[in-house]
Amino acid sequence: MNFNFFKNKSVAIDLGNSNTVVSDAQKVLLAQPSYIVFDNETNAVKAIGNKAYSMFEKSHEELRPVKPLRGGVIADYDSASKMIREMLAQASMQSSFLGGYDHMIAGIPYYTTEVERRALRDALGQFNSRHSYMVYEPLAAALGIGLNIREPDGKMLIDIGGGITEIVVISLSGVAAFQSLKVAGDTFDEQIQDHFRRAYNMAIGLKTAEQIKINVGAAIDKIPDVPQPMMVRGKDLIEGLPVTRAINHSEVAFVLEKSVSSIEHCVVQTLETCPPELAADIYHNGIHITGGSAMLRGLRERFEAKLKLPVHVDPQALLSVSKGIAQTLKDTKKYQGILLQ
Ligand SMILES: Nc1ncnc2c1ncn2[C@@H]1O[C@H](COP(=O)(O)OP(=O)(O)OP(=O)(O)O)[C@@H](O)[C@H]1O
Repeated sequence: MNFNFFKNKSVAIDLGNSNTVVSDAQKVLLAQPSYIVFDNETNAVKAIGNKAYSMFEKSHEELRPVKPLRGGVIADYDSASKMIREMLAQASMQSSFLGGYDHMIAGIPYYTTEVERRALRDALGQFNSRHSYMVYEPLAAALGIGLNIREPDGKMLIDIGGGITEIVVISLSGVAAFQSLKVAGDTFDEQIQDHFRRAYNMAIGLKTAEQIKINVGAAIDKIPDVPQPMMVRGKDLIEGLPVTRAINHSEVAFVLEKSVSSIEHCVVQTLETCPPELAADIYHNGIHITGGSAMLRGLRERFEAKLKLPVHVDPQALLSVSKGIAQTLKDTKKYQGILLQ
C-alpha cells in the first residue's frame, strides 16, 4: 500500500502571466505556459499549458483560447481557476485520500489591489487545503536566487516577467522601496509585432514576435555574442500573400528601446527613493535581475553602464519565484512573516 496516499501534500504555485510553475518543497513538478483552450460550445477544457500554447493563434471558431492572466494578475477568474485545477492534476498533485492539501502557497506580485489578491485567494479556495497562503513574488524570487532576505542589509531585485516588472529593495524580510510597471516580456512582443506592421506592412503573430525576441532580441546594439539574423515569416498586409524578411539584433534593440528605457528609469527612481543606508548596501551588493525577460541579451551590460553598479543575472531566471515559494513550503514557521493569508 502507498502510505503517501494518506499523507497530505503541500504545493507551491507560481501563477505567472506567461508561465505557471507547480512544485513541491523539493522539485519542480510542472512548468508550462499559462494558457487554456475551451470548446466554445460546451465550455469543456480542450487543452492547457504547452498544448494550449501551441493552439494559440492557430485555432478556429469552435475553440476559445484564453490567457487568463494579464499584467501578472488574474484577468479571467473562471479560466484561471480551471487552468490551476488542470495543472495540479497534470502535476500529479491530486489531493490525498485523507482530504486535500496540507499547505498551498502561491506567488502574487507586490503591487496588487485587494480585489486582485482576493481573486487568487478564491482560486486557491476551490481546493481543500488546511493552510493556504500567498507570498509576494519579488520576495520569493530573492529567496529563490539564494539571498538572505531576513538580514538588515539592502538588496535590490528586479523581476522582469511576462506581464509585469517589479523593482524592490528588500531588507529585514520586507520591502523598503519599490516600483512596479506593466512593461515586460509581453510589451516587448507587442512592440516587435507593431514594428513589422508599421515598417514593412507585414503581419506577424505574437508567438513569432516572441521567437524573434528570444532568438535575436537585445537591449543594446553592442552585445558580446551576436546572434545570426533571423528569417521571419508573415503576411503582406497589402497583397495578403505570405512574405519573409530578415531581422537582426540591432533592429530589435532599436524597437525595444522605449520599453527598456522605461524599466531603466524606474530602477533609477527606486534607487533615488531608497533610504541612504540601504542604498549604500546596494552599491556594495549590486543588483539582481530575474524573471524570464532578464535573459534579454545586453540587459546586464546596459544596466551596469547606466547605474555604475554590478548587475547579476539569475542563471535560472524562469524558476526563481517557484524555487523561493518551495523554500517557504519547507519551513512555513520560519517564513511566517512573509506569508499572507
Ligand atoms: N531568452 C529570453 N530572452 C528574452 N525573453 C525571454 C527569454 N526566455 C523567456 N523570455 C520571456 O520571459 C517571459 C516569461 O517570464 P516569466 O516566466 O518569468 O514570467 P511570468 O512569471 O509568467 O510573468 P509575470 O511575472 O509577469 O507574472 C516571457 O515574456 C518570455 O517571452
